[in-house]
Amino acid sequence: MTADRETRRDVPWATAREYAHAAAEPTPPVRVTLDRAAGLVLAADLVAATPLPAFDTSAMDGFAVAGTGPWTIVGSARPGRSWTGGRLEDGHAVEISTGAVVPPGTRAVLPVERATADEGGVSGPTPPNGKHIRHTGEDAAAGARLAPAGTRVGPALFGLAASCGYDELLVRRAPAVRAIVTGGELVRHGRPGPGRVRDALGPMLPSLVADLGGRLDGLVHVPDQPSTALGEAVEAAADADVVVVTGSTSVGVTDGLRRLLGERGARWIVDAVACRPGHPQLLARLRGGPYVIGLPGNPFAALTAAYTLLGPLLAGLSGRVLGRLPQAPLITAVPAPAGRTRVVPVAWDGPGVRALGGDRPAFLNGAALGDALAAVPHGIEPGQPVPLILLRG
Ligand SMILES: Nc1nc2c(c(=O)[nH]1)N[C@H]1C(S)=C(S)[C@@H](COP(=O)(O)OP(=O)(O)OC[C@H]3O[C@@H](n4cnc5c(N)ncnc54)[C@H](O)[C@@H]3O)O[C@H]1N2
Ligand code: MOO
Repeated sequence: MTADRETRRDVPWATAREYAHAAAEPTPPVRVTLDRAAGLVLAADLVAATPLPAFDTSAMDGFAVAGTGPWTIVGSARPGRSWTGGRLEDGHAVEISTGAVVPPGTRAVLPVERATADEGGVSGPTPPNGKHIRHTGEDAAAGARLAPAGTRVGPALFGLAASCGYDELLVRRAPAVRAIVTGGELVRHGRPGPGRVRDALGPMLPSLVADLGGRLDGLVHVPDQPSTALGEAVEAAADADVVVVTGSTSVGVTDGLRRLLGERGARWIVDAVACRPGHPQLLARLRGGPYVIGLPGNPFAALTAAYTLLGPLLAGLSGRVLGRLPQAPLITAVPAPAGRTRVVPVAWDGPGVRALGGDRPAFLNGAALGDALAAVPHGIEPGQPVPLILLRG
């Protein structure tokens, strides 16, 4: 065993997340059209290509007025059809719609509700200078940074990019993940027979990987025997960015993942995490090849391990920062053993979070119902804040 591996053994939970994130080399940037950018991550700052708004815009339906009232109505301005009469003179008004270009010389816009219009004229209180006008560049000047590289493209960012004229974005593609589900006892359909176990992880992985920012582009099931099968499956996934192996992370005779990584001279990044459940999880990188994540076979342990190592790794690969986790006071007692973090499903339906139970390593009940996973270090008293991994968008 290398000295390097020694230092990567039984890593504290928060440190394990940092190691996974720091080990990731971001995928190369690609330019994609807006309709293909959903969920991807900006590879460069998004800067305002035009001022926002791009022109002095009326924020109300009413009258663009110059000087003090009453005013003579000299024309109209509609979105896409501007007033062409030049500079508005004092005592003149242009009937204007929300979104139309405000004529030069306008003092303010008098909303229709405040105006009394009759044949050719309009009166009402003289509005303060600039009222109800969205001025050119008021939201952002041309060239201003709207979103930093590393931002995940979501609905608002699409709208923002389109607002200032982008048709394409420079992004990093979602890292390609290949999954290998191990276990000779697993069945994939129906109720398991005696001594058999229904595969819970295969159905869980596509949405889990997508939520964490990756793209699952293949999933195979591999039996424990012959013992060469896992190696062959890992070999076949060599072109992926990340290979996720479920099961086989422990030290039993049927658990071959650590042995396989040792034989191939993989570089250890995290060799087990000081948490419960999910202790035997691991992260290594094959020489010149993909990262390999080992998720324990117990389903809740696998889920917590995915949030511990896979999430930060995928964030790093797509150029996202590892943001600080939100925190909330834990209002129930959750004893964690010395030196270990306990990861438990919690409900967040008030000022604090409360443990839900249903959190034994093989049981997904609590996580299926929970709002978040709380990472509870040893010695936390009820009322103290704990970091949370949110399970709902
Ligand atoms: N001597 C030791 N034994 C174990 C240790 C240890 O430190 N020393 N750690 C335990 C912990 S903690 C865990 S977690 C498990 C991890 O085991 P593996 O990752 O090797 O997984 P398996 O042995 O294959 O399976 C464990 C358990 O999970 C069930 N399983 C596996 N895959 C699936 C699946 N896709 N869907 C549903 N259930 C699955 C499997 O049937 C077993 O019941 O090791 C402990 N042992
Ligand atoms: O820690 Mo294991 O991961 O208890 O289930």
